[in-house]
Order: sequence, then C-alpha cells, then structure tokens
Amino acid sequence: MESQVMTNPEDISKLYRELSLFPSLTRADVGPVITSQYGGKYSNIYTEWSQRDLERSENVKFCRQYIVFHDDKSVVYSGPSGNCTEIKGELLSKDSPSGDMKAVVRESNIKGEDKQFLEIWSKNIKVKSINLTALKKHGKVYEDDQFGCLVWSHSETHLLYVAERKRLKAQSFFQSVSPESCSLADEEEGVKMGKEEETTKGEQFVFYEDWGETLVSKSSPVLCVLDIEGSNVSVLEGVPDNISPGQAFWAPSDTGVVFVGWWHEPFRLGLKYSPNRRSSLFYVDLTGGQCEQLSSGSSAVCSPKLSPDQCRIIYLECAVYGPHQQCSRLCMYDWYTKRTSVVVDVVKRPREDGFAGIYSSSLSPLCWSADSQRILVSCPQGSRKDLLLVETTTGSVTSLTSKSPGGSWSLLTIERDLMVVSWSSPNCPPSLRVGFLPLCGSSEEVDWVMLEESQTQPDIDWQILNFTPPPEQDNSQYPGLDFDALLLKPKDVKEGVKLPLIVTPHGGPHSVIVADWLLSSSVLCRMGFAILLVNYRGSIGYGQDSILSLPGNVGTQDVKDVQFAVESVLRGGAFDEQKVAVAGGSHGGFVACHLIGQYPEFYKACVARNPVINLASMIGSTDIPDWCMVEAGYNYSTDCLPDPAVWEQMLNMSPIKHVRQVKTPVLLTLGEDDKRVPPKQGIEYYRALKALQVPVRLLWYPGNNHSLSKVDAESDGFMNIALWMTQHLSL
Ligand SMILES: CC(=O)N[C@@H](C)C(=O)N[C@@H](C)C(=O)O
Repeated sequence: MESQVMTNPEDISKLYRELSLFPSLTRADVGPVITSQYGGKYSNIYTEWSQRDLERSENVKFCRQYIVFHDDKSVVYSGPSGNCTEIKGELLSKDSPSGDMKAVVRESNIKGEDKQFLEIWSKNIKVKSINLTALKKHGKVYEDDQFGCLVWSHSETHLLYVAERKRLKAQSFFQSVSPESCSLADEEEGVKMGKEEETTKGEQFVFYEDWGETLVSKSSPVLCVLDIEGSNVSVLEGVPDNISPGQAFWAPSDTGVVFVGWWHEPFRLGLKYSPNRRSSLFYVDLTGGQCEQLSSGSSAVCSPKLSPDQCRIIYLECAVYGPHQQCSRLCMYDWYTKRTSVVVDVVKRPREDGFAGIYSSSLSPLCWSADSQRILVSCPQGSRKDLLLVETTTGSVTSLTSKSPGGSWSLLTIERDLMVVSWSSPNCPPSLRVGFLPLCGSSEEVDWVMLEESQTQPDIDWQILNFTPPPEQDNSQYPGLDFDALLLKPKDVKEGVKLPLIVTPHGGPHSVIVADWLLSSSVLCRMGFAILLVNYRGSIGYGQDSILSLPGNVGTQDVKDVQFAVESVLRGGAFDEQKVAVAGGSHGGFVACHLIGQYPEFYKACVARNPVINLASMIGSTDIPDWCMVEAGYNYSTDCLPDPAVWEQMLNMSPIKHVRQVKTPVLLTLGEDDKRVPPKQGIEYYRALKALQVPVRLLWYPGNNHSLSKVDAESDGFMNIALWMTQHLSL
C-alpha cells in the first residue's frame, strides 16, 4: 500500500524545528488606565511567553507589551508597543498595584555562586537591590506555582514571598576550624553583616522530606516580608509548625496575611498534579502573630483570590485523597461575616446546558470582575477548554466561549473587566486576544480582538469524536457514561492511501487532552500520521461520576475504552489497520503497555514515557503512594502498612502481568530524576522484555523528571519516537 509518511530524519528534524518555534503564553498583566492628552483611555498589556531554543537547549522566556485603547466597554484600537525582549535571571516579578514600581526576585551567579536578590524598580531606576542570600534570614525563594508568590501590600510598602526555612550550616564532628574552611564570599558577607554563621554538628546527613516531583528540596516553606523603606526582611511568626504555607496574599487593609497551609504530618506526599492534599485557608495576624484557620481542615483547598472590593475570597476545594484530580467546588469566604458558601458544587454528570463542573487546581492570578460579583474560570469541559463566568451570588455558570470556534481558551488575567486570553487549537498555535466582559445580566457575546495572531496550520485537520461503550463494557456502578477522543489527520490524503494511526491515551489517569496546540502531535500529523488522543472514562471534564468510575478498574475500563475507540475509528476505513502504534506517558504509558499485552497482534509499535508498570513495586518508591492504592480500588490512609492481598491486586492490575503476551517493539523513555513514576518502573519492563526477546530500546535522560520536558530531552525523545514509529510500522 502506498505511504505518504515523511521518513527522512533530516526532514523530520527540520519540521520539528519549524513547528517548535511557536511560543506559548505564560502570563499577562494589564497596567493602569492612562488618559492621553486627547482624552482617549488606554492601558499597557505586559505579556510573557516561553519558546523552545533548540540551539541553546533551553526554554527562553521573553516579554512583549501591547497598547489597548478602550472606552471601558470595548477595545477601540490596539497594537504591540515595541519588540520582544528576552528575560533572564528573573525568578519572580510583579508590578505594584498603582503600576509605579516593580519588584523582581533575581538569581545571579557571582564568582561561581548562585545568589538571590530582591530588587525594587521605580521609573527608570533600580532603587533597591537586596542580597537575600547574604541576609541569611531564610533559604532559597520559592518560584514554583505550588507555593510561590511575590505580592505587594495594598499600601505598596511591603512585599510578601515564600522561601525555604533557614537551616543551620551542618558541619562534620571532625571539621577542624580553619580560616580556609569557609569560602571567601561567605567570609566577606559574614564580615559585612557583622556576624559569624551559626553551625551545627551531626546534622550533615539528616534526611529532609520534600514535596516530591518538581518540588525537590522544597521542604519547609516560610512566609517572608520585606519592609521596603527599611530594607528589612522578616520571617512571619505564628504559622503552625505542622503546616507548610504558600499561595499567600495580603489580607484587607494589610492587617495580616492569608495563605494556604498544607499539613505535612505524619509525612509529606507529592503535590504536583495532586490538589487532593489536606490543606486549609489560614490568616496570620501581623501584629500578634495569631494564626486562624479559615476553612474546614477536612478538605483540600487551593488558589484563593481576594475580590477587588477586598470583601471576599474565592477558592477551589476538593476531597482529600481519592482520585488526584477531581471536580472542584468553588467556595467563597466572606471576610466580614466570616461565613463560607459553596458557589458552585461538584457536578456528577454534565448538565443539559453542557456545564460539566469545575476542573482546575489554579484560578488565574486575577479572576474577579470589577464589580466583585463574578468570577472567571478557564477549565476543560469535555475535550475543549472554555471560559466560564460564575455569578457568585447565585452560583449560575455560563460559558463565554462555547459558541466560539472549538479549541482551548485560557484566561491569563482580567483587570477592570478587560480579559486577556490565550487561544489555540490542534491546528493553530497560541494567539493572544483581549475582550471586555459583558455587563452583568447581559447576554451579549464577547467581541474578541486579536493582539498577536498565530499561523494556522492548514495541513492539519482535527475533530472531536464521541463514543458510547458497548453494553458489556458499561460500568454498572456509574452506568451510561460516554467518552471522547480527538482525531488529528493530515488534510490532503492521496487517493488510495490509508493513513498509519498513532493512538495516545493520556496520563493521570484523571486528566484530559483538550483541543489545544500540541507540538508533537502536530509534527507527527504533518509527517503523515493520524493521531487519536483518547479521553477514556475517568478523564476530567466529564463530571465527577466519570472520574469515580475508573479507580478499581484501571487496566480494564481505560484499556477497553481506548481499544473500542481505535477499532471504531478503523472501521471508517481511512486508516491502515496493519499500521497502528500506541504511545503514552505515565498512566498513559500504563494503558499503552496494557494494550500491547492484552491485544498482542494489534499494535506494531509502542512508546512509553516513564510508564507505570507495576503498582505493587511503585508504591514503595513513588512520591504518591496513595495514588497506587486508590487506582487499584482501595482507600488510603497514611498508616497503611503492606498487605499481601492489596499487593496481589495491584500486581494483577498492572501491565507487567501481561508482559508474556507482548510482541510489539517497545521504546522506553525514562527520566533519571522522576520522583513520580521512578525510572525503575521502566527498567522492570525493559528487563522482562529483554528476557522475552521482544525488541526494546531504552532512552535514559539524566537531569530530567517525570515530564521529560527539558528541551534537549523533549526534542531527542521526539526524534526517536518518530523514527521508532516509521521503522516498526515499516513506512
Ligand atoms: C497524579 C499523577 O501524577 N499521576 C501520574 C501517574 C501520571 O499519570 N501523570 C500524568 C499527569 C503525566 O502525564 O505525567
């Protein structure tokens, strides 16, 4: 049969290089309203983008500003102001509320040592640069999305951030005290500060727990405040010792600080992709150091945001343990009445109007309407990501984008009702758009204005397919659930050509693939493959029942859904059933390895990134042992001890159980530093396949964690995957 797939490595790498140029939006801030001398009103919009730089093997961050003239209801004129500028060394940055100042946390390597500085900029002057490393009030500043923040007080006199708690310098019992033992830089700083650094003996090899995948060496965060005038940093007192604080902001009138506190006793569990960790909202008073718990303490909360009128805090809440990502509750705490209300509850099944619930672990940095009555949330609704508008008094939810072209809408910010969003789809890289929020009660559509267009890829065709599982595969506890898949295929297919098909189940398993710009899928599609991305039952975005239907059924329900979707698509006749491959990462790798074990003749090539191979052996080494038990159908508690019956069940549900049947050549891509699904999982599969003489190739990426997303690992991984597919599908 004739093939139209690109097979030459030079051509493939050229195509990858071309499509990897498209940047993604990571942040936008709207500046204050300025009235021009002619009476026109405008605001500057600051945006940050991220782009792969294959030459430098790194992701580069750059910014670009735009000017938007408006009349508070609609955009009158807009355009870029100046070109892009690369941002280097900035860990965090934030303009003050008035827009007059900017704070930056910067890391700089001075004489071979990394130092952190907190800078204050005003007009064209860096007015302060405080050497946080030399101050030794705390360890490294947290720059991550989980705990990190950099927040101006309402008065613009103080800054709040999170850093690692200060640890005494550990020394050997046999350390001889000599001037050479401390570095010159330390000595100079010690002299400047007028004090010697305190040390402790016998603590050198003490184990410090951390918060797991992507949060390695983040163990005991503390809240820190800079008094800008006095250049004085203090670590806030009053936060309970058994709590790790983060996501902090200033309380109304700057009387104290509100934060999320995660309990870390009896031990820490991984937080990444895991918003189901016991946590609460807290308030710590600045004067007395008194700490008050604002939410129940029996749930998991995240992403609190204060309303513009400083009266209410909106936040997300879900159950502790259970599926790692679930349908969230949107809750509101009234600062003055101290009452909490549930604005939007968990949705079990999608409603008539299409609303399927809130699936998010972070609201955008600003998400309130100017009247402090409404909230904007961008989250998956089935296989698309929509912008939802929530009325906080009634809890009514309307979609601002469901009637717009399919794709993915992500809210970057909203300020004085001017929304800044990123939109993309499988054949269109991210574009930047702005639009005004319609007035309360109005059914007007948003008039989106494009600030930065992107290049549509006319050669890529995509659609969302819906599947109803056959009656024998219906879930008796959660009957009548269906699921979706995204299908990408080359637009122009020559007469008589049947396309090879790559099947991709996502990870999680409680996550989803939305109709977004997906680099590797778009390159594979441009090479000539069709790609089927399956949102099997258990994915988020389809109601809580769908999520709950999977735990206890992994390795069967998810696997059968994917196989059903593939076989249904093949029946259409457009694809070559002798050229079907499967590729997935993490739980997606678990599903992929199950598929080649359970359907040994079906798949001609398999790729698995950091796959879950054996739940029973993973539980002792992952940062999320609870996940292994929950997905195997058990409840988890921190005092669970090994139980042979549970281990047997976990083994029976794992892909390793079916390895003897495997015939498909397998490419494994593993991250040496993966804390989530440790690479020993992949090695277990590799050894079994070797013993069974099944073709297997293992790629080992040092310095990479679970996502294998460093630019060199990602690009090398892509090339190897593409060539593995072309080789084993005999293209
Ligand atoms: C909750 C979680 O991290 N689960 C992993 C086993 C997983 O499947 N991760 C997904 C998100 C991935 O694609 O890496």
